[in-house]
Amino acid sequence: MVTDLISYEPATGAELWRGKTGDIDREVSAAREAWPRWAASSLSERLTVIRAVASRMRGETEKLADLIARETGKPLWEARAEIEGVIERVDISVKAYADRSSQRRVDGKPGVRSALRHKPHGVLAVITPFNMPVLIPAGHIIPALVAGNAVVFKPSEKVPATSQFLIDLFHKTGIPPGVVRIVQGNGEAGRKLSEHPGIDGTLFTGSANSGIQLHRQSANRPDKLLSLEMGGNNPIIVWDTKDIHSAAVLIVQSAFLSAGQRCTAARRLIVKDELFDVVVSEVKRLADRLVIGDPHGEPAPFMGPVIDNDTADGLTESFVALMSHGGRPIKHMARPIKDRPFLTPGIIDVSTMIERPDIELFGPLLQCVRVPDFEMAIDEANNTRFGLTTALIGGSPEQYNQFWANSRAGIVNWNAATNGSIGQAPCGGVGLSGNCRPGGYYSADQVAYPVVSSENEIPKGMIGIGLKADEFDGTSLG
Ligand SMILES: NC(=O)C1=CN([C@@H]2O[C@H](COP(=O)(O)OP(=O)(O)OC[C@H]3O[C@@H](n4cnc5c(N)ncnc54)[C@H](O)[C@@H]3O)[C@@H](O)[C@H]2O)C=CC1
Ligand SMILES: O=C(O)CCC(=O)N[C@@H](CCC(=O)O)C(=O)O
Repeated sequence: MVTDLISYEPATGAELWRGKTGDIDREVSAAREAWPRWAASSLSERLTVIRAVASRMRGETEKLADLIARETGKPLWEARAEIEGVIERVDISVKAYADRSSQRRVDGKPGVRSALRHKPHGVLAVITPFNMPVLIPAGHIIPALVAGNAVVFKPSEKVPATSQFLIDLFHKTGIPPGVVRIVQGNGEAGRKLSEHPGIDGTLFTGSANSGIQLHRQSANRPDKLLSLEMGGNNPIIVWDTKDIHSAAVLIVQSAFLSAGQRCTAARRLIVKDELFDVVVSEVKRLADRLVIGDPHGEPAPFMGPVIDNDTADGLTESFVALMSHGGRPIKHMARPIKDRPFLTPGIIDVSTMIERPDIELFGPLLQCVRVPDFEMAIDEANNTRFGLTTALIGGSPEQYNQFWANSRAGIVNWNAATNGSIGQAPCGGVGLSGNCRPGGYYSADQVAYPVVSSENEIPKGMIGIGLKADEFDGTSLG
């Protein structure tokens, strides 16, 4: 059923976009019709139009950055950085395809010639979250197109304007309209799209809750690709270090960049007992100074609002719930503007809480835990069902080796923030963070499947299995 969809600017509450939800059957059949021709086109033909996406996007950076900032509330500088990430993603996807999916000869037994090639899956659903409304969709769509798939894109219902802009831009660069379709709608639309018989697989990024639902929904279709990139409850450990200020800068960046709305954001700060007070008070001092404001404001804010009022309400309620279960507030999470979803970062000491909830609180909320020894720090870091990213600040090279070996996460950093992953590398996690189908550079692996072919110009079989030699022109056994 087609209904209205509206998006509002979080910073001002103004209506930004109004349109209709999509017709899934119509969009899937358009993609199915366009796919065979796209798949049969040469790689260089496909790359010509895909590369044009990068140059067109560069030309439209300011317009698009303004739209992203309005629709998500993230500062303009961050919106521009996200667009730069998309532009880079084109070259990265081309290289990744060449490295991981190119055609090559497989040397087998003497006299046997085999070739390894990769085929696109067909028509893929791409279902994405609100927080990076161009980079995350492009991170799925571009590799999928390079490999020869068609795509039906179901963006987050919270960012329809930016998503429509992105798809219009793809079409303007010469990607055939049928090859990339968009269906606006909510989670139910995502469900219907992924279950549609005309869809060969789903590339999903979003919360663990939605990922689990998708997994259940697809239980009777093991033949369909399901790539899940989900959230995290990411730890950051501070161990022996003399540079408390630099440690605190990394913690603030990890926890509060994008108002904490990154899958890779640090949610749990784990600190050696003796350093706890000094580290936490420096983190608080820096957090007190962060500029929080309108995404277009001057001076540029460090962070804008969270995505909407319901999200802000949920986060302040979670802060209160942590307090009522024994958490000791270090910096209260506040709503400086009534009725708008700006939040000041919340910091809370949860060391004495008996049961700490292992959930992703997707906003600027940092929970701190003090621990007596390094083994307990690692145990505490791993004390989660998620496993996306983790970082150690300080410690010796031996301790980093131990941390690396014993950490259960897809991104393990030393003296670096938990966020800001590198596009040239895989980005993904284990546990409830993903089903080991990472994005980033490894997206190439999700969008094509390997096909091996033994190829001879004349029929070649085996002899010596009861057949006379003159009946077969083939290699002999052994
Ligand atoms: N691992 C990663 O690389 C990343 C993960 N995320 C995660 O995304 C979340 C934040 O984004 P949100 O938009 O709030 O996520 P969300 O899970 O609410 O929505 C994501 C997408 O899934 C759709 N959806 C919801 N239920 C569905 C269902 N049953 N079947 C099919 N589609 C469904 C939504 O409409 C939306 O398009 C956080 O949990 C964050 O950690 C965000 C960015 C990157
Ligand atoms: O590879 C991608 O598609 C995204 C890479 C990226 O920028 N990751 C971000 C977090 C993504 C998020 O939370 O949405 C990062 O590492 O900070």
